[in-house]
Amino acid sequence: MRMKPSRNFLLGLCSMLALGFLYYSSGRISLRGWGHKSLYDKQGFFLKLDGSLPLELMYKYGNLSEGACKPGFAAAKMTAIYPKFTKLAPMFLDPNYKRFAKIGDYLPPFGVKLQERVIDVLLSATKSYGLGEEIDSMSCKTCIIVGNGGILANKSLGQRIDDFDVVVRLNEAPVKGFEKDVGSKTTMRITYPEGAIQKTERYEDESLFVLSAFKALDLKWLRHMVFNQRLPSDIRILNPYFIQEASFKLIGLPHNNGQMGRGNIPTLGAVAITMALHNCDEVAVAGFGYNMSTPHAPLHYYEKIRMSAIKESWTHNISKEKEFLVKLVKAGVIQDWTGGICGAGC
Ligand SMILES: CC(=O)N[C@H]1[C@H]([C@H](O)[C@H](O)CO)O[C@](OP(=O)(O)OC[C@H]2O[C@@H](n3ccc(N)nc3=O)[C@H](O)[C@@H]2O)(C(=O)O)C[C@@H]1O
Ligand SMILES: CO[C@@H]1[C@H](O)[C@@H](O)[C@H](O[C@H]2[C@H](O)[C@@H](NC(C)=O)[C@H](OCc3ccccc3)O[C@@H]2CO)O[C@@H]1CO
Repeated sequence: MRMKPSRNFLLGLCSMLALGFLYYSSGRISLRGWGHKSLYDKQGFFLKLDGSLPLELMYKYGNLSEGACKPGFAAAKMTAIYPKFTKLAPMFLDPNYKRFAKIGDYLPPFGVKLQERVIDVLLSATKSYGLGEEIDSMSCKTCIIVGNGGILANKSLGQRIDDFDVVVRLNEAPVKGFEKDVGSKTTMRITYPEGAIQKTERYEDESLFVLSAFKALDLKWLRHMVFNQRLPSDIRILNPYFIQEASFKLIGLPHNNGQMGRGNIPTLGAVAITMALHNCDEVAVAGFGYNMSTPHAPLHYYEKIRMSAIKESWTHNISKEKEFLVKLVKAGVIQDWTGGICGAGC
């Protein structure tokens, strides 16, 4: 005679199976433990990076003539190596900024929380919120982020830099007297109070002043400067989402409860590159690279401070940031015109 399993036995078996399933899917037993290797690193970047184009992009861009701007190229390449990437993130704050939910719950530098009043005042004093009609209407735009690194000196890249539709400069990096190496066009200059050009007359004509607010005080400073006409008339506020995304997602710096802390601030250059990935069709960089093996080399192209000075900076994590930039260069998401990001080894 066949014995029927008891009801209790079946119930026990089912609950064990259910518990086992929950345990497994909660990630406590990871596939890795069973001999499966993840294809992605901790940040979510594909581990195997090379410059080759995914097949669908080869078809998309195959017929374009050499050197022509490739619409959507940077975002498509970025998505190929970092599937979590979603392109939509406006460059600057505009009167609809409260609808961009990602920045509402974070204090500066990662968001706008508690800064809404000063931001509203600043935005009502600004009449436009883009790059200007000509550039905004382009169906494909190329951007170059000019970092301040000494590696820019004596490479005569000025003309090639000026060929980009959008030239982004940072902090007080000068153009006058350095045109041969850094070009003469400045579409925008992104900065914060301590890094900004101090004399109004030194700002380039036709260039947008863009504040990247790292502290609540930075926005108050901007309000003061705007209302006392101490800045060029055309100003913008960079979307703080780029600081948040660069820090927590792309570089993988400590979240620290969403507050600024030791080593969780990306450099301004990394923030600008993040902005460009969302807003430019093609992205190049020049003047990037902190090379610790040459401590006596000049840190900047325009002054004599040495590379070793960067060791004093405790807000940034230069080595983790480099890992992020190397991924972008290796995969061909961005082009590095001075080669300082990979140095000898990419
Ligand atoms: C001492 C100190 O705090 N230096 C910081 C300075 C300083 O605050 C300003 O120059 C104003 O004086 O600012 C920074 O950067 P800084 O203004 O030097 O440079 C702008 C961006 O260029 C990239 N860079 C620079 C030099 C170099 N050898 N390699 C590079 O890759 C970086 O991406 C950098 O962001 C900043 O704002 O990020 C970062 C620097 O750490
Ligand atoms: C893009 O970063 C800029 C620069 O490269 C950094 O060195 C600098 O870091 C300073 C940081 O902005 C200060 N933060 C605040 C809130 O004032 C920090 O002050 C100490 C501190 C740290 C953590 C929490 C509260 C206060 O000092 C840093 C070094 O000078 O920031 C620049 C952009 O502001």
